[in-house]
Amino acid sequence: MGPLRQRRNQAGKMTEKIRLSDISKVFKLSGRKRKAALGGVRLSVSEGDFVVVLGRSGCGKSTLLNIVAGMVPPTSGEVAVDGAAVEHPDPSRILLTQQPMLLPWLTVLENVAFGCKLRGETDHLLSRARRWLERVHMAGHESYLPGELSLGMQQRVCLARALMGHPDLLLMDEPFGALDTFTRSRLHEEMVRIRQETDITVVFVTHDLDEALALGSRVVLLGGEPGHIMEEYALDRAYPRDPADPVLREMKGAIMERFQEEGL
Ligand SMILES: Nc1ncnc2c1ncn2[C@@H]1O[C@H](COP(=O)(O)OP(=O)(O)OP(=O)(O)O)[C@@H](O)[C@H]1O
Repeated sequence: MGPLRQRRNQAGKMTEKIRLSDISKVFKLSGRKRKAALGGVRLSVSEGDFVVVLGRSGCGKSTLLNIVAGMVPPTSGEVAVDGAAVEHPDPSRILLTQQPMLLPWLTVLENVAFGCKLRGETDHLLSRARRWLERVHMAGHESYLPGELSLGMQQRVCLARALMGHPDLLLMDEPFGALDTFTRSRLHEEMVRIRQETDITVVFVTHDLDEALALGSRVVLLGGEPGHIMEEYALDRAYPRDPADPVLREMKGAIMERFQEEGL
């Protein structure tokens, strides 16, 4: 597999894509109750990184992604993408949520082509959409309506639509949770390939340690109350990754131990 395509500036340093500075998020609940979901989150993500945020259910992973996407404002702290403060959603930052969101009256092919059509990027529109459907292993379903597909299939159509727009930042919230093991592992391979062919930066949320080790160039553990970054691991291993690789096995053991220490 080819080299990682992280961009460097003239001084040879990685270009920073995302900076989270002391992010906290407190939700107001019913009555006078409050829920502190995140506290003191600091993270710097380089361009071309594939950062996996790993943590137990409810530790604040989705909240963190929503903040980076500009869907939810932090209670305090700052989030910047490409050096500019994030204040609202932007088409250059695509958020893929756990719940696939497709237009129910359009076919699969039309859904994939929809964003590019709206932006007037109509050259070879349908053949490009077909190609992306092939890459997410959905060829043959072009004329289906979303309601005729399983959740996992709808999720793959959402991924094709996202990639068709060539986003430079992809925020993925447990996107492959509804998929069977075989489809999931094929999509892992495809994600790795896409990342190597482009300069895309990915922040990928999961609670599956094996998925984190298969995909991440960095694994970030989120935990505690309120949620904060407890540990970061650099994962400089070639793709495709072999789960029997002694380095990965050692890291898996270390991460599990860290989770147990913290009672996560
Ligand atoms: N809109 C909201 N209003 C109130 N509380 C919320 C809201 N969104 C999230 N929370 C709370 O914030 C905490 C973190 O939620 P979040 O969805 O970010 O966790 P998560 O790690 O993504 O969980 P999961 O893995 O189960 O999806 C939870 O305790 C949740 O109940």
